[in-house]
Amino acid sequence: MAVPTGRAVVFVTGNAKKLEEVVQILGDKFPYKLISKKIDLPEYQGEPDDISIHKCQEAARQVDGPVLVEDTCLFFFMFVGLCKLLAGFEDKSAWALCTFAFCAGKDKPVQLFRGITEGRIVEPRGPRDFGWDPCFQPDGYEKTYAELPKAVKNSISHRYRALAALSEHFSKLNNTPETKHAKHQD
Ligand SMILES: O=c1[nH]c(=O)c2ncn([C@@H]3O[C@H](COP(=O)(O)OP(=O)(O)OP(=O)(O)O)[C@@H](O)[C@H]3O)c2[nH]1
Ligand SMILES: [Mg+2]
Repeated sequence: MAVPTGRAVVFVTGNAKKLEEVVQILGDKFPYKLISKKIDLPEYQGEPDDISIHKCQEAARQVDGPVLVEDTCLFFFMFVGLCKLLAGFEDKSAWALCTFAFCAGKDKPVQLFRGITEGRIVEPRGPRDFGWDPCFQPDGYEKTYAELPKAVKNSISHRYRALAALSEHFSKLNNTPETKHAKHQD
């Protein structure tokens, strides 16, 4: 599903920190102009894919054009029993799932792009300005998301991985013979 050449995609979010990271991660890798719009979309309940699809359809309805939304969930593996947790077993495996949803316009289908980063839940360390970042320590690192330099978080995060899938998809579309042909006609 291509976005017509030269058109903009509206990233709808009410979360300034998300937007900051998306802009840093994407840089000029995304082949379409990304415009942000602050709309507090309803917090849908359910499975992550369903939440993202609903959110994206509502955004497309409100914006009435191509939109991108993102939904992030933090999951815990509760392998250890409650007693053990209480006894001080602090290691808690977890993973962060980020889903970007794209919709070309009202009543059009929604496409999903997912990214997962595994880690564990730790006592909060580092700046407290973004949700659970101080409590999430990605596997292979001794620092939490909050303690890591932004450039490092943005090269391993759930959001980075989902955006890599999204960028790859749109770059491929942008390089199909049809799209190239369309561009020459611009
Ligand atoms: O420490 C964090 N590191 C992250 O990388 C991250 N990404 C999201 N969140 C938090 O997860 C909750 C549900 O997220 P969410 O997807 O519904 O977002 P939101 O409601 O804030 O914005 P949006 O839905 O308007 O885009 C919100 O409390 C977000 O602050 C994060 N916390
Ligand atoms: Mg939300």
